[in-house]
Amino acid sequence: MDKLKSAIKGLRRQNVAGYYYIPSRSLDAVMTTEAIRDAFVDSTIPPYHQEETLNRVCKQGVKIFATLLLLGCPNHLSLFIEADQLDDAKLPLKTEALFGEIHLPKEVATDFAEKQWELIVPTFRCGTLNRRFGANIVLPFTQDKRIGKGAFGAVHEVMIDEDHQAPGVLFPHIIARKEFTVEHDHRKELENLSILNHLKHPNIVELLSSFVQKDKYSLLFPLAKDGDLDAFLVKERHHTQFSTDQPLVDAFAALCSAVAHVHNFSHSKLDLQLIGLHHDLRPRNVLVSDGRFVLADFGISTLKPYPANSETPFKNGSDDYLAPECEDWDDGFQAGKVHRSADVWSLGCILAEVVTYMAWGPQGVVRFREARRYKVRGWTLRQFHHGPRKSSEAVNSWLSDLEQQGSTTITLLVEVVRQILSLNFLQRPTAEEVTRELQMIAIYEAASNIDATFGSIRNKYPSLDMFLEHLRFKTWMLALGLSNFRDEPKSLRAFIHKADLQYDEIQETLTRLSTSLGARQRQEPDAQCLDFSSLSNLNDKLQRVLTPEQREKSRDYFLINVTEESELPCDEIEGAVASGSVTHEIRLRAKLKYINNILTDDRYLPPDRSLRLEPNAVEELIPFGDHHRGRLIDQRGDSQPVWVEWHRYGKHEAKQETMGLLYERATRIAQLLAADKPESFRSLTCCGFFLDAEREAFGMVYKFPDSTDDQDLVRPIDLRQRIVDTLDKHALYPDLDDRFKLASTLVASLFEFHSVGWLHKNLMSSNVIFFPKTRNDIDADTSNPLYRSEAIREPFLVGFNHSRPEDPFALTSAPAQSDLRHYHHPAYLKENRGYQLEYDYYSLGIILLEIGFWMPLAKITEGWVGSYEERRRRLLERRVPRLKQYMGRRYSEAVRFCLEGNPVSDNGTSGRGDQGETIGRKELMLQFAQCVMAPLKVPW
Ligand SMILES: Nc1ncnc2c1ncn2[C@@H]1O[C@H](COP(=O)(O)OP(=O)(O)OP(=O)(O)O)[C@@H](O)[C@H]1O
Repeated sequence: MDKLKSAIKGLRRQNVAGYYYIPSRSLDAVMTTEAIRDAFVDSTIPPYHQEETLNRVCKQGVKIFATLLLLGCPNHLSLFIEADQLDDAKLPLKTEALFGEIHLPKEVATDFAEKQWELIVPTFRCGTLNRRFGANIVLPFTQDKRIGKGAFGAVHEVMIDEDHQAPGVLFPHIIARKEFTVEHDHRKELENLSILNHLKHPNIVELLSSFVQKDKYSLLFPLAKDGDLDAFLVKERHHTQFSTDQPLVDAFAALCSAVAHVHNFSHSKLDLQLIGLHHDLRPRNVLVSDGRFVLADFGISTLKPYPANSETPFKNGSDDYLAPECEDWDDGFQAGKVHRSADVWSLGCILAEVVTYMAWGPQGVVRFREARRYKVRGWTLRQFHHGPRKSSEAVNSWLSDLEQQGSTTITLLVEVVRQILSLNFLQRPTAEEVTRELQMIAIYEAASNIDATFGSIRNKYPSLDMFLEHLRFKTWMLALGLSNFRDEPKSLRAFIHKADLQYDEIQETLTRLSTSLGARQRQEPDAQCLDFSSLSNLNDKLQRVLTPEQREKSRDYFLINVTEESELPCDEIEGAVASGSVTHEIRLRAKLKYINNILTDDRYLPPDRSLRLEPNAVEELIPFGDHHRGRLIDQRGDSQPVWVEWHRYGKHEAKQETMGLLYERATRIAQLLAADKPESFRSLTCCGFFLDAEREAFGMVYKFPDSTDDQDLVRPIDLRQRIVDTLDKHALYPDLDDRFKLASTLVASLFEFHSVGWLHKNLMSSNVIFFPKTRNDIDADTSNPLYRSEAIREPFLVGFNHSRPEDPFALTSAPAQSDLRHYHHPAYLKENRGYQLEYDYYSLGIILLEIGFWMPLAKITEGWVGSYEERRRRLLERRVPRLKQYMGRRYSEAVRFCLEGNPVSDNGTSGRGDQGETIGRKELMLQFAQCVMAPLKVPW
């Protein structure tokens, strides 16, 4: 018995006010069933009652028994049992009851009544229901120090005894206790917080508990470790958790989101919609904790039922952050009516100070506050306006200085501040709009930093994997509109406004990406080849937040750029395929670009001799426009249908050496044409070439598509023919869906070729061919096959011209007929400069016109005379607008894009910038993707 008594005695502690108490968890640890059973051994409880008594004590009488033990009279336990009062829940018991009902001796009853307080110390659990504690209740606070003082009372940092905790309850040990002396103030803030607690918003201070003791009214909150924003703004930045801009902007955006939630409180479970106003936004009421800004002090906030007007009479005293409409300076500081926009004004002021801090640190904030000093009617004020009708020149010029400071992020933030600080409250953005703006800026800041880190790692350790992951990240930035966010924030804004829920996901992924890259940056060179899967997974995650259109855009941009590192040897690309970081499709493109570069640079490419065919390898040559079809006979005598294109070399000396050079050139072209290509390239695969000395040409031999190996189906047809033959037969026009599909396939195909550095140089409708796929494709009623067929959905581009200007060994496949010159851009025909993207776009535009009107070009321009340039202008002025009636506006605009380009120099630049300025090749391709490819890319 004595052993247990002294063990309990050893648990006694004094709280901060000097009162003794026994922490509940420590008591539970000592008062085990075994310890109590042992204690019963030398008690007066008869052995046959001990087990039953033990059960009763353990269940509901531990505190009563512990009190009796401390008083040295444990045998009185039987009196509690007899009186049916062995129940800790009934504590505290009055002396009269202990003496009168339980029949404790008078002295013991008095001692019990005093001692019991040590054991009935309240535990805290989270909840907003207020508790009233009696004056004798001992609170388990081991420390209570004042850390702040406000208009309504003081705030204390309080430590709760860690050993005094209800089982299974998590309640912080260190908390902030806001103490009110006026009951009404306590009740008002408790009421507001009880509602707001339902939001569980990480940036709205959480009310942990509320209690009253004597005349002190307390609210308990999690302690903000880093104090409030006012204190934060005087700290040197490197001493804070916000040493870089991105987390600071992010934290401020989250704070704005908290304000927005207060402004539009909505809770479906409570079936409650309220309009809230904080009324007292200033740095002192924003807490800083764990890298977050937390909105606090809802003492004078109002929450009104929706759809009430938020208009409320202004009710606070003077403060720097008050909106101009709060008080009329010219009318004796008469209180005005305020709306939610008054909170937004205050947010703007705080943001201006935070941006100042970002740019110039705590000294900047002090200077800013000084610069705002202004005397009015004997008062010195530092507000951000000079009354309801006058803005502050000091603030305006301060903001301009901040903008001059340079960083894009700061300029963007100042723009937001300017929008907010509008004297007319109706013109201010809502808290939600401000949140979105800041979220965009936070994403911009994070993404720009990541982009720069990628760049610096790649500079130090160039690798294909790193290049690809960097490129994927850039494509994501571009698709979201982050790349030109500063000049053109519209697309990102639209996205962010829609993607409310995704912001957190994006930021989290960016943070992980940044951490992952940071770790990589610190690694030794040998470790750079580490697994790329984490980078790749994070990039995948980012791609997933894009809308389908953005994903398309991102893919287009990727294709334009993926072959940028064309100097990487093929084996490295193969290696990357094996490691899974490059898809088969990308490898094909990279390889094509690689070969193409070699071809154009005249560098050595090991010749693939297997591509040289015997001159008599192809039989039964049947003309097909400029080309032929025929049959390729293999060594076993088997034959397959083939397509033959002629690359003329013109008159050369019949010298061995010259022929050798021509052969080499032909081999290279054949190698390029023989390389595997993704399906979307829509080109035939070359299987070799042969010399036809009579024609002074090499015949490039292409396999027919796999699906057309049926002997009777080998007759293809070209688009021009297809149009001409059905010109007056409306019933034989292809379905409109199929024409759209044809157009979009051609556009995508050209884009693919350009992305690997190829130019077609010879686009015209006679170089677009179709193959019948099934027997049904051949209409029995007409001699023309394919007319009822859907084969036009699957066109192939033929007739590529690989010649190079002024090359003595060039092999030309340019069209001979003069009417075909109309497919070429007038500038090309006039100046005969190096071929470039715009020229291919122009030719494509003509084909799209033909498809749209279902007329050959000659018919579309029938009777026209004049220069090529005049014809082009007329097409743009007269035909392109008419196209809308046939194919719709989007199609017509796509054609306009193709026809209106004007190349400005030989190196592929074009004057397509906003103000007609020059843009580079990649930018041009991107514009093509957006203006031509995307509008036609519909699942026709
Ligand atoms: N949870 C907390 N953690 C740390 N410090 C706090 C916390 N809550 C308040 N403080 C500090 O106490 C100060 C006063 O708190 P609060 O603003 O809630 O009181 P108030 O009496 O309503 O003041 P006022 O209305 O004058 O702003 C704050 O500025 C802050 O420095």
